[in-house]
Amino acid sequence: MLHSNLLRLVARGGPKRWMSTTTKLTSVEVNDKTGIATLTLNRPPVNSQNVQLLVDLQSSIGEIESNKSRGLILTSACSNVFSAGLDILEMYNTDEERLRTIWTELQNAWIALYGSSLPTAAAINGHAPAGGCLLATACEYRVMLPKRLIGLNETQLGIIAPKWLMSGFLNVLPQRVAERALTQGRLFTTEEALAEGLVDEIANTKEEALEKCAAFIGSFTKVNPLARSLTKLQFRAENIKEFEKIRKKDVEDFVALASRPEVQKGMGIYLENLKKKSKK
Ligand SMILES: CC/C=C\C/C=C\CCCC/C=C/C(=O)SCCNC(=O)CCNC(=O)[C@H](O)C(C)(C)COP(=O)(O)OP(=O)(O)OC[C@H]1O[C@@H](n2cnc3c(N)ncnc32)[C@H](O)[C@@H]1OP(=O)(O)O
Repeated sequence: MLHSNLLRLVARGGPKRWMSTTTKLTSVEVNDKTGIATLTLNRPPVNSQNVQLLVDLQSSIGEIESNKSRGLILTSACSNVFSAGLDILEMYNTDEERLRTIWTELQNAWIALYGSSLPTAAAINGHAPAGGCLLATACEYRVMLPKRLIGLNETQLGIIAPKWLMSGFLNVLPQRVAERALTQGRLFTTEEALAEGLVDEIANTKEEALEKCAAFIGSFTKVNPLARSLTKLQFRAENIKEFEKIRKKDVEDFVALASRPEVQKGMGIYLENLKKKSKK
C-alpha cells in the first residue's frame, strides 16, 4: 500500500532528477524515489522513426542500463501518437546506403530494447502502428490510452514484416490471432488490444499510464534482479539467436525490397495520402 502510494505520488510530480543526456530526440528522466527511468520519444508531430531517433533511443537505453535504474518506461512526448513507425519520408527517394543505415539502426534499437535485462514497460499514450507497435511489444508490459490504434499494418502497405519484427507481437498474442492480424495488417483499437492481450491495461491519462507502468516495475521489488533478468532472457533467447543469425541478410533483403520501383511508388502514394488526410 505504502509502496503503491509512493509510486502514485512520484508519478504525479514528486522529486525527480533529470539525467545528463546528450541526445536530442529522446530524453531520460530518473525518479529519485523509485529509481525508475522514463524514456520519452520526442520527435513531433508523430515520432516517426528516422535514423537520429533510433540512434538516440539506443543511446538512452544504454544510459539507463549503465545508471543502474530499476526499470525503464517508454513513452512519447507527442500528444496523440506513441510512434507512427518508420519515417517513410526518409525511406522515400533515397539511396541504398541510407536504406541500409535505417534498417540497421531499427534492428539495433529493437535488440537494445527487446534484449534489455531491465524490467521494461510502454506507456502508450497514442497511436502505435508498425514500428510503434514494434517498440511497444519489445517491452514486457503495455498500458494504453483509450480509443487509439496499435498493430503491425505492414501488409496494408504491401510490405512484409520480417520474423524478428513480429517476435514481440508473437510473444503476447496467441499464434492464431497473430497470424490473422498480421496477414490482414490489422490495427487494433485499445479496447480490442486489451481483449486479445496485446496490451495489459488501459489508462485514461498519460500520468495514469506512467503510474501503472511504474507499479508493474515495482512488482519486481522483492525479486532478485539477476534471477529476474536471466529468466526474462531465457524466454527471449531463441528469438534473439534467430535474429542474430539473419540480421546481415535481413538488412540486404530490406534494401532490395525498399529500393524496388513499385515499392518506392507505393511509398510515394502512401505519403501523399497521409498528407492529404492531415490537411483535411
Ligand atoms: C512503407 C515502407 C516500405 C517499404 C519497406 C519494406 C519492408 C520492410 C518492413 C517495414 C517494417 C516497418 C514499417 C514501418 O514502420 S512503415 C510506417 C508505417 N506507419 C504508418 O502506416 C502510420 C502512418 N501514420 C498514420 O497513420 C497517422 O499519422 C497516425 C500515426 C495515426 C497519426 O495521425 P494524426 O495524429 O492524425 O497525424 P497525421 O496523420 O496528420 O500526421 C502528421 C504528419 O506526420 C506525417 N506522418 C505520419 N506518419 C508518418 C510516417 N510514418 N513517416 C513519415 N511521416 C509521417 C504526416 O504525413 C503528416 O505530415 P504533414 O507534413 O502533412 O503534417
